[in-house]
Amino acid sequence: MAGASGRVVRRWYPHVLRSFLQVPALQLHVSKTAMRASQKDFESALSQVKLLKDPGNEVKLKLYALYKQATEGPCNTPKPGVFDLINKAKWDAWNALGSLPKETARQNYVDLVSGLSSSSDSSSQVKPEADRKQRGYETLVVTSEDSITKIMMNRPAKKNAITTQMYNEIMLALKAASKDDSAITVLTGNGDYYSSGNDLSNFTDIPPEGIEEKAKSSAILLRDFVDCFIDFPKPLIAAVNGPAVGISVTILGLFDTVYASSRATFHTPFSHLGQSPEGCSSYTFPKIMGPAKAAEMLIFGKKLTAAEACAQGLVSEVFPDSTFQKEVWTRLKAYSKLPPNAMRISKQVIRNREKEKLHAINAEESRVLQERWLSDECTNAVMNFLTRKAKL
Ligand SMILES: CCCC/C=C/CC(=O)SCCNC(=O)CCNC(=O)[C@H](O)C(C)(C)COP(=O)(O)OP(=O)(O)OC[C@H]1O[C@@H](n2cnc3c(N)ncnc32)[C@H](O)[C@@H]1OP(=O)(O)O
Repeated sequence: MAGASGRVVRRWYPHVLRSFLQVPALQLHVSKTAMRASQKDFESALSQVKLLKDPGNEVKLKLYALYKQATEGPCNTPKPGVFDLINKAKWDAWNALGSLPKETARQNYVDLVSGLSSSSDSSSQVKPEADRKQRGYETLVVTSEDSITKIMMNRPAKKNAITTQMYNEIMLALKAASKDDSAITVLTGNGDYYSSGNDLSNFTDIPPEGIEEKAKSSAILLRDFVDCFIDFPKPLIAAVNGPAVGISVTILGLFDTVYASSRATFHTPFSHLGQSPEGCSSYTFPKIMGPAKAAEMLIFGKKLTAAEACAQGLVSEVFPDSTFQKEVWTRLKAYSKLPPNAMRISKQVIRNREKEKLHAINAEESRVLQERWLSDECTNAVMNFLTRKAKL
């Protein structure tokens, strides 16, 4: 491992970049030996690349960020412009590493490559990503493999903020997953965030009928969206890869299992935004963590670390960020081999008696929010964010 110095990593770098910039059909692989390898060995690893599995943009971004941190230290370049999406995603990934020491970054890089390599080695018949990826989604990447349907929110440059289109696509993806032959379904995020919650620019798209109509249609969308989670019939797992905000946190109470990276945080700043709780959190959070802890989150907007969220029962288990993907997917692959009907039925037994109540709570929360969205408190908070005067 010590041999995997910056020198070797640098040889890797153009390859990672090319892959990230989506050279057609390019798929990524570095074997353990390539990390210590000569140029010749590395080139032979490169020739194996087309046979192996693409790790996905999230991993490629992580490799990029760790490489930069390991060789140059903390992010030291100006933030790219709004429209420079790829460079901005890369800058965000690097910047998110903060002051991580070069040595640690190098070690994390080596561990990540080693994990990728062993998971590639253990799957001899990997379908190209293009085959696994379901078409028709613009804000998500949806894949089905190993009896797992993975729904990945895919607006990393916007911290996976949930637009109206993304709400609709998540509902479509959940409906499809409820009928496909997968045993379990996983929701996760691409990039450094799990999700920053509702895209606040949703509020700017006012129809000719006026703001009341906008609030009404948003309340219907919210209710339909949350209903899909209440009714989802298979085990539903959240792989919280980074910070989570707003509705991406509240709906976690409707998941069966929540795995979090040690980098994840859980933030429901509803009062700050002049809003009120949704996602059935007004019921699930007090039930999960007790009313006093729930009030700190839902009324006062206290942000929890992953460890705190785990201690309070919102999160099932926390994994070190450097091994999060590897450990979570290994675990989920094992779970996905369990008898699917038994898992569905167990979920029904656990959840069904609450369903009616949850639908009623969802309806009530949506009704209250419809009013909040018309309040001055909410309008001012959204305007302050959109005009860059405020951030969480
Ligand atoms: C219809 C159903 C409605 C259901 C209602 C749900 C309620 C909620 O979900 S409330 C939670 C709403 N979310 C927020 O208030 C988060 C707002 N975002 C932030 O405070 C910050 O962006 C951040 C703390 C999440 C991240 O800060 P950081 O400095 O690291 O990154 P930024 O440069 O701010 O973000 C990058 C890029 O992404 C845009 N963005 C991030 N989050 C949102 C969002 N929620 N809505 C719209 N846009 C968002 C941000 O503006 C940046 O865009 P530019 O690169 O174009 O500047």
